[in-house]
Amino acid sequence: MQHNKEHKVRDFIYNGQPSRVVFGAGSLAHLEREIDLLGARRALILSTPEQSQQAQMVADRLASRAAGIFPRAVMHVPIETAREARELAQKLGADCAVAIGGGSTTGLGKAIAMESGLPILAIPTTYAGSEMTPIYGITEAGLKKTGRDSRVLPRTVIYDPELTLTLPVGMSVTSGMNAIAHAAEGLYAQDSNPVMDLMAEEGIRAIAQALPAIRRQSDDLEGRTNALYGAWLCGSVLGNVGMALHHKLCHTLGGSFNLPHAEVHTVILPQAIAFNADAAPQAMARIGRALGGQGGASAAAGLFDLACDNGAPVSLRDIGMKESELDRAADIAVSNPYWNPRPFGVAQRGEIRQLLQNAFEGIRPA
Ligand SMILES: NC(=O)C1=CN([C@@H]2O[C@H](COP(=O)(O)OP(=O)(O)OC[C@H]3O[C@@H](n4cnc5c(N)ncnc54)[C@H](O)[C@@H]3O)[C@@H](O)[C@H]2O)C=CC1
Ligand SMILES: O=C(O)/C=C\C(=O)CC(=O)O
Repeated sequence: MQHNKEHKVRDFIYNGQPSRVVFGAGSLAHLEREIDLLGARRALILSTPEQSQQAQMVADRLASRAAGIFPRAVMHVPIETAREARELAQKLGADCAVAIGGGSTTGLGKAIAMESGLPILAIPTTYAGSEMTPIYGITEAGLKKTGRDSRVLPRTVIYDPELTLTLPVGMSVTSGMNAIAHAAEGLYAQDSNPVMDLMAEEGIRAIAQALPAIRRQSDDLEGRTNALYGAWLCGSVLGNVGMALHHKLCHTLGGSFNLPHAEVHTVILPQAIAFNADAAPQAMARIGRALGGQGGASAAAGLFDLACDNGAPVSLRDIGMKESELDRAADIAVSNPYWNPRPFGVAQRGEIRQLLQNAFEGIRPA
């Protein structure tokens, strides 16, 4: 990193998050040791239906210490699913939960931990980053509520890139963009700090370098390792500092229009970063540097190119949004504004509507 005489350290508050990370190809081999270190004896294993084989593999590894498997995690943690899993944990006398999968499975583990205090050991297999955050989300009567609670932060995270080799390339790219979004917004967070800035820049760099390698060869272990390393860094940023317009828009589009999570992040990120560019020049410089700053492209254009060049969707039209719904999306997005480097609210509704139009059409930011 280059230092110059004008570099000033600003005031900051940094809260370390108490979780243990075990990283490396083959690190699933340490699972039993890690369960022991949690002081646990009976684990309930969680997964989606699509990953039930991986859940079974974990159960086989734990043998008598596997209390059972709950293979019914789904996106956005419906309250009914959370209740079912909590009841099963209680019935089986589980004293920890092992969540193997992406953000949906980790989210289910968090919903169990919220009520029971059960420690969660997360084994992430996407790049969403939920395993590093105290953020929970739960959906009741069609409404998703999110919040922060230190009880839901997984106590141990095993990052084993070998478990990500099966993540389809398309999902890998959009999930990687989801991770980058955490880091990009973390760089202009109101409560940012120098540690998170370093992690954010390095996280974007690691994922931006990994995605083309994964696209070329989906079982490229080095690419997979870099991507998972980036996911850890970016997820840590999400867990430590506040997010802004981009995450707000994605929450609106995912929650009210049922658009797929990682794809929405992929499409909106370049447009939200373009919207905030003039208000956050230092963050833009760091994002641009992490992306390699090729051809003098702006941070926003660089993010657009990263997605587009790796075959990901760049327009809302392509991921199921109807143009007739853009007005309502803009209304919802400005109805309850929160902090953003470029302030927005009802008065900026026209600009947010234009951002959504650009996203709908997949226009490359200047
Ligand atoms: N609380 C938090 O801090 C965060 C929460 N989330 C939440 O997580 C959810 C999205 O999580 P994602 O990880 O994007 O998707 P996901 O967990 O829903 O996974 C998508 C699909 O990919 C499959 N999959 C995952 N890993 C695989 C692998 N290695 N091989 C083959 N298939 C695999 C899953 O079984 C599932 O069918 C959303 O509900 C989002 O709101 C996302 C980021 C942070
Ligand atoms: O909505 C949630 O479950 C909580 C946070 C996120 O999903 C973060 C994100 O938008 O990736």
